[in-house]
Amino acid sequence: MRALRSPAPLAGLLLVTGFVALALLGPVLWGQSAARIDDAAILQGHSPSHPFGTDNLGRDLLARVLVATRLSLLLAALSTAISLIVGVPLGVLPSLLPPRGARAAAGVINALVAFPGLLLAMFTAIVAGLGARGAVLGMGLAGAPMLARLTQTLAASVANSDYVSAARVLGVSRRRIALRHVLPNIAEPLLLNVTLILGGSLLGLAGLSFLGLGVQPPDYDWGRLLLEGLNRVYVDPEAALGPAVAIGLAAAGFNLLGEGLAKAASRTASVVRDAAAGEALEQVASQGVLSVRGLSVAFPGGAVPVREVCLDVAPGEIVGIVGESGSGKSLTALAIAGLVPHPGRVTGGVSLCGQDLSALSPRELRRLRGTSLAMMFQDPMTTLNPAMRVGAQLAEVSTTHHGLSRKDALTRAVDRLRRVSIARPRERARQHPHAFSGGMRQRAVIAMGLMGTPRLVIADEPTTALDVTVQRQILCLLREVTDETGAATLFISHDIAVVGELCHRVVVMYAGRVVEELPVEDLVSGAAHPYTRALVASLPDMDTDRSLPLATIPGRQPSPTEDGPGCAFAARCDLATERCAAGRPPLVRYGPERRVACWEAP
Ligand SMILES: Nc1ncnc2c1ncn2[C@@H]1O[C@H](COP(=O)(O)OP(=O)(O)OP(=O)(O)O)[C@@H](O)[C@H]1O
Repeated sequence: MRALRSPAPLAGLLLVTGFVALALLGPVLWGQSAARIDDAAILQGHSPSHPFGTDNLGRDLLARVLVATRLSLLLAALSTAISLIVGVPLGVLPSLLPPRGARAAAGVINALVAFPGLLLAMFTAIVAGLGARGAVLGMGLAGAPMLARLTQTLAASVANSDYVSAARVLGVSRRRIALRHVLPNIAEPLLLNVTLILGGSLLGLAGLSFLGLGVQPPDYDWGRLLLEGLNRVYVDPEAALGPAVAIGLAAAGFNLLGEGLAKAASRTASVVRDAAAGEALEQVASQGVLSVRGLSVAFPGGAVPVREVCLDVAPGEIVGIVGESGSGKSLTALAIAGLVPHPGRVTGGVSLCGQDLSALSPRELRRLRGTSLAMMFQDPMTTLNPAMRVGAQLAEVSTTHHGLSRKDALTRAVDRLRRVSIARPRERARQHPHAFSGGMRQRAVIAMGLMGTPRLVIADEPTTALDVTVQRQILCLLREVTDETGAATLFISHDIAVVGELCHRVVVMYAGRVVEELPVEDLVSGAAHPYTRALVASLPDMDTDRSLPLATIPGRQPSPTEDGPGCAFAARCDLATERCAAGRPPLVRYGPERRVACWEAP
């Protein structure tokens, strides 16, 4: 795991591993010396045979510190488990309940978070009875509100996703949404944060034992040993040193490891290059602006919406990606741009302007994206920050990446707004996005891409939200920009007619895979894949008999979790044979700029 290569998390991992080993072996190796009473060695300071001295029964303190590792870690683990059992369900509630219930649940979490945790732990420990059980319960309940808050935040990010909305619309029960849709998608960051919570519990439990509210004799954990050692700290300071160092090191270990893991989890999934894709990538990287090899996107739970996608886009070329809804078009674009949301895992090779993205540092990646990539989404409102003036947003690109002063960057922003035919650009630059119409917002997004020298434009259904006339203007503008700047453009659309007009080449996706690639001139009459032909046939034209129902493709596309051995389209295909059900056809070249994945292709 890349996060563990940095020094701090690595040190944390080593410490945690060491303490876990100690917890397992400590009582076995030093259990007897820790329990051996020696009347001749009562309350001794450090000596070669007792480096941390002895206690009031002459027992070796070093051995006791080592043996106490097991109980200290075990109690911390139990209290963390209680925090999880209470905190996670509480945290999921606000994203599942109807608005009023959600507000109440969020209010409860806020109130609990505001309550001092240690006070709650002490109160519970006293009420539940002095001893390890009360302390664990107290610390567990004290940690629950923070975990509930963390879960609430993570669940909120998932609760707005399309697939949770779709499950709601389909009438899936709240419990099932929580268990099947929300929890699996937040489990990873949640569990990684648990390491941090374990460190906190360890400290808290040691604190309770130190105050006499935790573990009681004859049992002992580090906190208890610290309490006993502190009674004689002025005479034999080393008696308190052993448990203090153990508590400090173990808590630091868990915190360093937890922070490293949590940081790694919060990043958007980056491209992980696998060796085969990487080699192929190096061979072709020099040819185009964009080279994609073996790109796959997987989500926990077995969903792989994008599978082994390979494509190239040359300078000045517009390549359309078409396919039914859910075929993986948008995720392919997001993976190329490095924007796949957590917990998506991207594998394969992506090269932009000859640079292998997986080999770049996060900083280099940000710079390359900021200067070479322009991204247009379906809803321009989500690309433009509603709280910032449009001019300032455009200018930000140049102050960040081109080293321009604010004034110069703003002048460039006004110029680019003019370039995309926005009337009165100086005045418009001072406005917020809500004052722009949908078409103007998409123009402003294109202008933002033009602040640098875009080498690649990714346009994900940029005109779907616009009316037909504005749609045409934006498509013309996109073509002009590509012609002028020589940028490569990846144009994603489910509208095959628009793709046919705008693009030079078409890539057809089905169930996460590229099934055909062909020049746009061949799309209508020269497609080789039955799916492409069915897509084209479902497009009405001037000769279509309006009195008849429009042609549709019967059946449904397999979901991202389904991946049988054969062709994914076989069940819907008129030409399918036994061979199609038995084996998946490879994507093979069958002419210049043409590839197809079909056993029955002519
Ligand atoms: N964050 C996610 N977690 C899990 N699955 C996801 C996530 N985002 C998308 N998917 C799934 O991946 C599949 C492909 O989605 P994608 O958005 O790429 O399809 P698309 O071809 O662009 O469809 P559309 O034309 O409707 O936008 C879908 O089944 C979708 O539910």
